[in-house]
Amino acid sequence: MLQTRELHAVDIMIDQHLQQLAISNYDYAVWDESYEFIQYPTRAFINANFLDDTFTSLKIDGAVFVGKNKQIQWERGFDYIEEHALNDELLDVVTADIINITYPTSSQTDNVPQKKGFISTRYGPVMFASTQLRQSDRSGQQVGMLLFFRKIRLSFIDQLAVFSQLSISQGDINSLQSTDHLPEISASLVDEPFSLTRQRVIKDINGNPIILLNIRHQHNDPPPFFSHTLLIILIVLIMLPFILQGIVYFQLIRPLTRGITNIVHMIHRGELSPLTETSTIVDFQKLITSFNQLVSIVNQQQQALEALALKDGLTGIANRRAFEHHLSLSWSLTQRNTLPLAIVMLDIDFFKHYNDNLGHQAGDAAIRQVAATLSQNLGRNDDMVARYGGEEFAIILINTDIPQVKSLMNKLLLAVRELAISHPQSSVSSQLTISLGAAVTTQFECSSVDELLQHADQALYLAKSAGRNNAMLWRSSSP
Ligand SMILES: Nc1nc2c(ncn2[C@@H]2O[C@H](COP(=O)(O)OP(=O)(O)OP(=O)(O)O)[C@@H](O)[C@H]2O)c(=O)[nH]1
Repeated sequence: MLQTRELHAVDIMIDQHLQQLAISNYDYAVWDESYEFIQYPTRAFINANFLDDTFTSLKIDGAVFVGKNKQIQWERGFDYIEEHALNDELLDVVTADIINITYPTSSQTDNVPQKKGFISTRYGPVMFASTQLRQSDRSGQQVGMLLFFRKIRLSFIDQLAVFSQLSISQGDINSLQSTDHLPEISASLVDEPFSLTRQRVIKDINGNPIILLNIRHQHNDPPPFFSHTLLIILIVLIMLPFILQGIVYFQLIRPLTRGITNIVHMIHRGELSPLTETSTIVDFQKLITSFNQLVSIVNQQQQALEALALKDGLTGIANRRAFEHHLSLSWSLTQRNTLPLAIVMLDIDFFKHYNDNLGHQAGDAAIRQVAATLSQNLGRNDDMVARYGGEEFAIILINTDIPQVKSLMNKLLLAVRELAISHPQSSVSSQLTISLGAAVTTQFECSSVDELLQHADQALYLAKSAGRNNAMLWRSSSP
């Protein structure tokens, strides 16, 4: 970009030189006195208008009036820098070369033919401007032309360098091969590789290179690749805070906020569950994993505690708390589905005597044996036996009708007897026995579960009263 501008500056400077020469040339060519001079030459006109100072002020090295048929009417060469007359022979050569190319052919009256540019002469490259002679009002026939030329000097090259701030030197145009197609000053840099040095040519009016310029750029114009990279770096630098903010938000703050919200919900619900958040931040992921492991441990412990809280410590079967919970659920279930619900209460006979006689530890062992026997003799998954308290047990039976309850009670009576636990102090048997009382209800016999329980207790009382080692069933009409 910068290099393009620098080359453009060189181009503008060359054009300015040409333009300035062309304007001077036009002023002198389209002028009544010049028009008259070509037809009626006088010494006075030359003496008045083409003095040494004229060459200096116009910055020209030669002025030539060319008449019809390309005949030189008057000419003068004067090196306006070194301020001496040009060799006439040399002047003729230069002039002849230029005239051949620049003599105007058009005779239009509305437009004054003019040519300007560079031309290669046997003397060397020169800058020229030629204008058809006309009257001041631009009228008149074709009577000839006025030619100005200026030598291409080192100072011209220097001016280009100063104006464009480039280092420019003139190369040897003769060193160029015919195959070298060096571009002109203004040629685009787009297809050229980046370089600080390049060669450019100034072409003559026929399009042939006549001045070779070796150009060295002063500014280290970065190659496009670097510009893109710089641009990307700048964009990244601008975006970096947003990117970091996004990473921190999505990887840390959002999972953290959600995690905290979930933990608060867990606290409100009173139960722990694993966090589902994940994070690519290793430490934060470790924290989540550790928390989930903690949740798993706490949940397992809680389940164990809950199980313990519902179990009887001596026998391992359900305790009274579990019994009451299960009874409540069973009541709801059977009421909703109009199913029979039965409670069997049972008690070891004369257990005080057993303890007193055989000791408390033997009593514990007997209770454990009875509990195990009861559990083993309950057939269904829904059935439940619990230690109701002391040497008393309770059984819940869902969807079990009266004959089935009776059958089960007899089975349990027999099973405990078959344990053959010696009970010397029992007045009903030499072995440990139990008494059972049951109550069975469907939808209407009992208004509440407490009432059903009470009836089962009454039935047990009746069994005890009837001598023990037997089973009684409460009925809605007659117990
Ligand atoms: N070894 C032991 N004895 C217990 C346990 N729980 C209660 N007992 C005893 O069981 C006995 C119950 O006595 P009672 O309520 O008078 O009843 P019982 O002697 O069995 O007489 P009936 O029930 O009328 O046949 C008490 O002596 C309690 O100490 C226990 O966990 N282990």
